[in-house]
Amino acid sequence: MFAFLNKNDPAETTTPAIDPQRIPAHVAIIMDGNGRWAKARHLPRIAGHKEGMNTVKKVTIAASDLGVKVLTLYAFSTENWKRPTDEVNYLMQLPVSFFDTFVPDLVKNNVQVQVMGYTDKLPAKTQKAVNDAIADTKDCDGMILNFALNYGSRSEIVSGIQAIAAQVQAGELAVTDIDEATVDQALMTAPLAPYHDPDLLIRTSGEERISNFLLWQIAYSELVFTDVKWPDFTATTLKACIADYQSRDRRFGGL
Ligand SMILES: Cc1cc(N2CCCCCC2)n2ncc(-c3ccc(F)cc3)c2n1
Repeated sequence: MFAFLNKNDPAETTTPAIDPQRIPAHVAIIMDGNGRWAKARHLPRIAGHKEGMNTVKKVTIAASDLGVKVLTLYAFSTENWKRPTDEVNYLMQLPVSFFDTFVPDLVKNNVQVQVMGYTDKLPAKTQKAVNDAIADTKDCDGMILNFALNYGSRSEIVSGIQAIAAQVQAGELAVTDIDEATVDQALMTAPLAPYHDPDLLIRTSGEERISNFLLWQIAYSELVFTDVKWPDFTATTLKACIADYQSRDRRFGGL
């Protein structure tokens, strides 16, 4: 169920063979290791975040070219507000920088931007950049680039339960009619249907935790952990993760 790709793995030093007919429709990535990447180079943490944003651009195009239908990237969690103020301020301007430089490339590659999270709590400039990019790419019908921004899975689930309870209270839904599809439709990933659940979840930098990310949605996801730090993650690393995914025998709970 779990796999750990390390930098000594031959698969990561050569371009792995992958079956273009079995590309995971939805790939989600916990982009970890940016601070450690910077520390190893005696650079400030924000240098790791800046390089990490460049990796977002490269991996977005690589995933689109491979035929991935949805790429979900965990950019900022509800817990990240606890970081030092200067780091949070820097992180909050990254979506602005990203779109200032990358929207033409997104449109050229027919990539549609979506964002999930409590975006109303973000600084006004960040919200504007996000809303402008969503508007600028709304007619793109290729890969969906879905950023999780000020997102937390447990909060998402609580918000979904509140919405379902409100429907029952309003007489719009019977308790006995609540099923898994009801929950799917109440979560922030609903707009990604029919690809709301990740087929493959990747976490970089050697950590083997889920960290409050897509807890409901990853029920049957394949999990791949690589010790490659996000700033060092490349199209070849992505292909190695997908090759590992393709080597699995997914049973969805069956025999
Ligand atoms: C907060 C944050 C941090 C952030 N990092 C770079 C990637 C590594 C993880 C942490 C730092 N990146 N990279 C891209 C975005 C982004 C988010 C939303 C959006 F609509 C467009 C771009 C981003 N946002």
